[in-house]
Amino acid sequence: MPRKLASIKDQKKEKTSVKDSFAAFKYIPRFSSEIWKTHKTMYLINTLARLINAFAPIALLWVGKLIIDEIITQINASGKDFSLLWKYVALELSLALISDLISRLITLTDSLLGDLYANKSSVSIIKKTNEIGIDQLEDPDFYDKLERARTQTTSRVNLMSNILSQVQSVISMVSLIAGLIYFEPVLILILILSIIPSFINEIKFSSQSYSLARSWTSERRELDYLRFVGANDKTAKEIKLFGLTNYIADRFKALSDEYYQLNKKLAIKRSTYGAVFNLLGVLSYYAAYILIIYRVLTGVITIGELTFLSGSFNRLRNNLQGFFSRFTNIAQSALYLKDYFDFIDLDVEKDHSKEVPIPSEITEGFFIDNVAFSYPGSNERVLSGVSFTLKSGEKMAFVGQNGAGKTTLIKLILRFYEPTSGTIYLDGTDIRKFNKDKYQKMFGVIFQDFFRYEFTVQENIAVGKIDEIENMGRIENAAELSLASEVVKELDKGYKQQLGKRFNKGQELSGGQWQKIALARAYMKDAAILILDEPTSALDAKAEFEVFERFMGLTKGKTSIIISHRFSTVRMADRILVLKDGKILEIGTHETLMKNKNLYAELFSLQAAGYQ
Ligand SMILES: Nc1ncnc2c1ncn2[C@@H]1O[C@H](COP(=O)(O)OP(=O)(O)OP(=O)(O)O)[C@@H](O)[C@H]1O
Repeated sequence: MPRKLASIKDQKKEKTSVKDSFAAFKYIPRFSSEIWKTHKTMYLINTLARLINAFAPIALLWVGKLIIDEIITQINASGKDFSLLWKYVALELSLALISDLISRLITLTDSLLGDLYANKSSVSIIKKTNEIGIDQLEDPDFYDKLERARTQTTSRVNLMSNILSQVQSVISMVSLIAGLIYFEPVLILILILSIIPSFINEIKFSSQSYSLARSWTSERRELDYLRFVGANDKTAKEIKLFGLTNYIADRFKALSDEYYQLNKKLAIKRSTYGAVFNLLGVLSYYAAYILIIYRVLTGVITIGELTFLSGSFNRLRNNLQGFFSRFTNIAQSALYLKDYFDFIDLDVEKDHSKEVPIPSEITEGFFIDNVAFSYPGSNERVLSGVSFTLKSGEKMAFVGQNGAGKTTLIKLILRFYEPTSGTIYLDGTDIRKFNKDKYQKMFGVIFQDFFRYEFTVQENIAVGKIDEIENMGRIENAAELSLASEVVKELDKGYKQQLGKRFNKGQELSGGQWQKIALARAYMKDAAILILDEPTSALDAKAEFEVFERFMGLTKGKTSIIISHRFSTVRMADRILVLKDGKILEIGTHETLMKNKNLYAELFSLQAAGYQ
């Protein structure tokens, strides 16, 4: 039986009430103003067209009434004159044609505005995601918010056209109601009585279905993830070899079935109640119809007026039904809108440290003073009592077993996280006092889990300094230093070669080739401090040696940190810091550490023996 994620299943399910649906309406003005800003002319055309078309139903019905009354007059007249009748017919035809054209204009502007708005909101989401700190990005609650903001783009586009249609429908209805009131006010009462129960029903169920969808955000993310793991080129090798297909499929099925069952229950209840209330609507129409027929038979109204009234009543009923169902749709989408604005308004950690300017040149270097660190939401000390200096121009290597805390220490130096206690100084200034963006710009960093952008080689290298994307000289130079130039030589389209298999004509690279490309990013920037976190793990021995030779030459006089498990590389560093369980075990030159005969000497000898 597939296992479920305990953390997800244990989460409390939030309930969303009808009150929440109504409260979410307050986001609509902001939403409308965003659409207005997306394309003002198109928005104006759309609104104007809807305004005109709002009067089409009553106008058509009225001309219809005139035609029928005129036919009856002419049937009974002794001297026939059809000229007025044909004028009415021509008028109705023109109205129908114009209204059809305007409807098309509405649909067109709806879809164009919708596309523009969807693009704009996707860009806002991308930008917002990047304003958010790394610590928040690793938080599952954040991912839930992101998921809801991201996946509801279509719903927001529908919401836009629903809101505009709603305004149009209200105007139409007012005009139809005016007609009904003029001839037969009691019809309005029948109409309202028949439609209210189904409206309440819709509101109730739509907030329940939103509530269900919302409370299942984490599970839907899990489903998405399982779908990804089960069906993509990156995992295919392992899935096949380990025979994981059934495991993944069963796990997906178990979770999706659970959601299906809950949803099914709700959908059945919703449509059963809906059917009953709709019956009420049909019965009310016939009650109204009988009343109108009775009025004709008693000579109170004409046959033309009968068609006008029954047509108006029917239209109004449909319009009201549309109005109410759009209303519930809007209420539901407004809740998603709330998610979107909640995400866009997420508090971004404010940087109050703009006062101290970044040093133009590093003179003293870093001083890490008694730093301890636990990841947010965890009590486990990943680092404790870490104190050392990294002098300006020094090349230091961090060494230690898996999980010792090497990458974490780098994340603290880069200010992705703040130490739980202790301070990091650069040239005597607490690094928290620098503007974070400017501070981070001083570093050229390649992480072990660097990203393989399925872009061209040129773009993949230029991401190290994207402003220089057109500077081929700089890109080629960076590629030369990282040995990526050797990879480029083999590619049909050189620097213009699309990488990865996702897109047409893409070329996949080997792990080491990707690493050479990624390494070039570090050289794109003339960074004051270079950090390479296991940058050569996938390189062959010869390539690694060459890469480091170049690195040492290039970074002469530059402050740099290298993390590596290969001691042939590590020994080239000026000093080596050995971490064990988050603490500094030893620090010094290769020679000193070898003399210490501690962990470094042991690991070095172990590796050296392996090569003998
Ligand atoms: N984002 C995170 N949230 C919580 N714990 C984390 C996170 N990243 C790492 N850890 C934990 O912190 C500890 C140190 O991890 P770190 O990545 O710094 O080790 P490392 O020395 O770089 O290891 P390796 O040689 O395997 O790359 C590990 O126990 C790991 O489980």
